[in-house]
Amino acid sequence: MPARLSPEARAAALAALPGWREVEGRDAITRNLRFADFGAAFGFMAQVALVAEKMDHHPEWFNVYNKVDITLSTHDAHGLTRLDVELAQAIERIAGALPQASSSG
Ligand SMILES: C[C@H](O)[C@H](O)[C@H]1CNC2=NC(N)=NC(=O)C2=N1
Repeated sequence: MPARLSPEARAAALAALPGWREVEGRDAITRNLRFADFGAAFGFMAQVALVAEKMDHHPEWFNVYNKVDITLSTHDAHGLTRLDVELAQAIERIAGALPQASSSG
């Protein structure tokens, strides 16, 4: 299991991940996404699920219709590790390929 990120590594990672922010009171990062409709949201989730399974690193997420709220943290390390950054980067690649994906605050 990778080590938790240092404050410097965490700041650098977040600076390179616009739209992601730290969760208050927890060592985790989060992003809220909005899609055109449920089909687009679920298609996005299916693509992320394949990457997550390959990485053996899984998101915490919540979906209602076209909204997907994602939180990333490494449970085994009780905090943020490079795996969360790598999964967030993969999520950005997948969402970026969907023209209707946008931040929903
Ligand atoms: C046994 C299995 O490798 C572990 O439980 C993996 C699965 N997916 C995981 N996902 C996340 N987010 N954190 C983990 O610590 C984690 N551990």
